[in-house]
Amino acid sequence: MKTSIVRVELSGRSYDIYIASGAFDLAVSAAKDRLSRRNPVAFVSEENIWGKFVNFDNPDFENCAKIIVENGEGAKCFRNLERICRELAQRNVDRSGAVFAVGGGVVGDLAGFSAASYMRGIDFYQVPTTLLAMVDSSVGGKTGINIPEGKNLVGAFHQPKAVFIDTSFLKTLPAREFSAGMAEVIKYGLLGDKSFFGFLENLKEPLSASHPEIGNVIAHCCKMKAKIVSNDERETSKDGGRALLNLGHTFAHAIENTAGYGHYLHGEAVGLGMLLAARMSEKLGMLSEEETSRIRRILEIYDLPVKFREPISSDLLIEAGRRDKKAMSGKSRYVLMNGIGTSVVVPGIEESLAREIFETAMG
Ligand SMILES: NC(=O)c1ccc[n+]([C@@H]2O[C@H](COP(=O)([O-])OP(=O)(O)OC[C@H]3O[C@@H](n4cnc5c(N)ncnc54)[C@H](O)[C@@H]3O)[C@@H](O)[C@H]2O)c1
Ligand SMILES: O=C(O)C(=O)C[C@@H](O)[C@H](O)[C@H](O)COP(=O)(O)O
Ligand SMILES: [Zn+2]
Repeated sequence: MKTSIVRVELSGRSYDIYIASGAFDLAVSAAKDRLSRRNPVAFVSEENIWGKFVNFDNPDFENCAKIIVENGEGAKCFRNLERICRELAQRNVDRSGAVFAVGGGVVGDLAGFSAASYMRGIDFYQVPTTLLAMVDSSVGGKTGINIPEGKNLVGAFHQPKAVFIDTSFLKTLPAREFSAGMAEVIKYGLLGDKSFFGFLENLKEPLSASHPEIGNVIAHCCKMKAKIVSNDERETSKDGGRALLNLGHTFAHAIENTAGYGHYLHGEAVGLGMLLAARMSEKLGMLSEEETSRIRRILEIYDLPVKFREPISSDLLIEAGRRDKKAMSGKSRYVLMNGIGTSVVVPGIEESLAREIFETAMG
């Protein structure tokens, strides 16, 4: 097993991302190592994953807490945060304890936020099982839950101690979930790497779990994210910085919230959001019509939506968009493209323009 290691440099909070088919064994070793030092370990996972695709079925872990939440975006909620924290307390997990998040982005965000909150912060490890979690959500320390008013509106920055990416988990991932992950893969090309976008466009066979390039693509995305996060961990840079990872997300989070969490998968909403960001960029003279068409084409290759599946209220979309976390002093900020591969944060976009752009996806 050849393991790629990507380092996230954050001075005292630096950590490694291990990428390999079989990297799960490294997660098992890390958990055993903690137990050997009498540090409690708890696993957080999800009903569709635990015992089906992933199994810490090992006598060493017999006495560890295993907290299994329901499947889907709705699981990123206060009820599960409470459940996890209470179970950690009932199992006497102390400050030497650690949470292993085993699943997709939903489990990672929820378990990470639980680890950030419990006793004001205990260690946690990411063991991502979806493409989206491998290339994006397991890296960088954004953790959180949704509230009816908006996506990820409650959360914390809390970096994992390590990330173990076992690419063999992708074999069982449904095609729709693989495509959702591809939206975030494409995002890296659009936000900062024109040649990576070209590489994705020119692949003879679209990426899949068994594609020979899949491990390299995951490592490339992790490297890009690690660099961005190292330079601007808490998204405070005035020159874009980490906010560029939010390309398409002002639209996407409004769509997810308005349609009802889970109706569009996060990656599906991000794909559509990036097309809308392209149209807004084109309208502002930053992107050519041809570039917008290329973006639409690659989304279509991966069966990602390029318009709304059913009617949706633009008033509600606009209202949800007002609660985007990038807004400053009541003014929205959008991540747009100055050509493919060069994203920028653009302040002061009028709501009338956002409405016009949302309406291009109505029918
Ligand atoms: N923290 C971040 O930086 C960040 C980044 C991107 C996305 N996110 C968040 O991530 C979430 C989306 O994550 P997701 O797309 O991984 O969705 P998810 O966690 O809901 O997982 C998708 C589905 O795949 C199933 N599944 C997982 N692994 C599997 C496997 N190996 N085989 C078969 N089925 C499997 C799950 O049961 C689930 O039904 C959203 O809440 C989004 O906001 C966070
Ligand atoms: O890591 C980041 O920073 C990102 O923006 C990655 C996004 O793909 C991810 O969906 C993130 O959760 C969105 O962040 P938010 O701050 O808009 O909730
Ligand atoms: Zn995202």
